[in-house]
Amino acid sequence: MARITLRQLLDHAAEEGYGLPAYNINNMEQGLAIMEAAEAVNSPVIIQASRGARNYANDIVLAKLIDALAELYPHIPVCMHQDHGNGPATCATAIQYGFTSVMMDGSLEEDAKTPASYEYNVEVTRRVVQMAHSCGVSVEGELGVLGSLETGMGEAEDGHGFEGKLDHSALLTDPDQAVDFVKQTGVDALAIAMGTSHGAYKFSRQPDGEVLAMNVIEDIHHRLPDTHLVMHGSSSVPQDLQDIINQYGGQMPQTWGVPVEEIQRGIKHGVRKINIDTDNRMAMTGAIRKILMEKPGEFDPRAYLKPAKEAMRKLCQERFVQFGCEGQASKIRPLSTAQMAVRYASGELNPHFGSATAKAA
Ligand SMILES: O=C(CO)COP(=O)(O)O
Ligand SMILES: O=C[C@H](O)COP(=O)(O)O
Ligand SMILES: [Zn+2]
Ligand SMILES: [Zn+2]
Repeated sequence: MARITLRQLLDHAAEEGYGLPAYNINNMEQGLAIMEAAEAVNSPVIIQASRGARNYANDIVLAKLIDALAELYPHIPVCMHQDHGNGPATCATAIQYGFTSVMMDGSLEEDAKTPASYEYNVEVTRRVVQMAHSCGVSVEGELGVLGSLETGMGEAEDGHGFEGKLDHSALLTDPDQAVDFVKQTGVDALAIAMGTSHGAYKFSRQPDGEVLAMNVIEDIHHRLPDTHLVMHGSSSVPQDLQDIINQYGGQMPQTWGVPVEEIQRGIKHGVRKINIDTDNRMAMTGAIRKILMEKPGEFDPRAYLKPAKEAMRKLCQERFVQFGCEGQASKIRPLSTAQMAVRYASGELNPHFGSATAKAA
């Protein structure tokens, strides 16, 4: 079975110059959709589960589901990642259930609401890195708080995100601090804040550099050329999916997401992991609404879950191709977490700091 760590996968993506979508999972249909899409284009996979997903599906069900998916598609490397871990315990239990990667999101305190101090973030992330790396498991950290540069607001809608209003300095990752953070924590990947937020309501107009600060990515990449960058809140919220939902009885106000071209620009500047959940939620919901409106007598869940899965497969496959993942799966020979633990212990995976960093520091 081809489990892979995030680190090995993102190192490969950096070598080959592509980015990987990380899709959230809560149930079987989503898991099958992701794997069918990956199989169709020979792409490696990052599947991630939030704390909400682990509660919803139950850890045991989720762990066995991932085993089943990996067994069904033995030649597709699958990274199983904890999305937005809120503390060491969440990350440790994810590892117990076979996750090969964890996110320690220390940008917020353990309540997943209160913006944390820099010192807290460094300390808690460093602890998780020590624990996870000794198991051969990768760690993503986050510096800067996700939220809208238009309104200063976070996203309370999915239970993870600050409440209230923050100013720009908290909502944009400071490139100098990013260098220090990677040095002090040893994270494998760094999620940064530059104007994206979770959910469908990211921008009230087509975003430009004022509200989607891609220049921050370029600055950070310049200083940390070897660090894998992660874009959260990176659904594109496609117009056709908004239209389908609204055409079949939904009520989603007009909204804009992160344009795929901006993500492609990010991939040229060190972005290796792109988190996408909302687009898949919308694809499934649009398909389900359509069936239920068109066939009001239908009561077999398979009648709407099958088209929902198909709509998600189509979206996942599109993003794999757009981010350059096509054909990459068969180039990778996954190392076990035991092998990765040896590599971490040897120091060969410690962050490197190039000459650009030395100059900046
Ligand atoms: O960042 C995400 C999960 O961590 C998902 O972002 P979206 O809500 O834009 O899909
Ligand atoms: O982090 C945001 C993802 O979209 C997961 O959302 P969730 O916490 O509702 O599962
Ligand atoms: Zn966060
Ligand atoms: Zn996120």
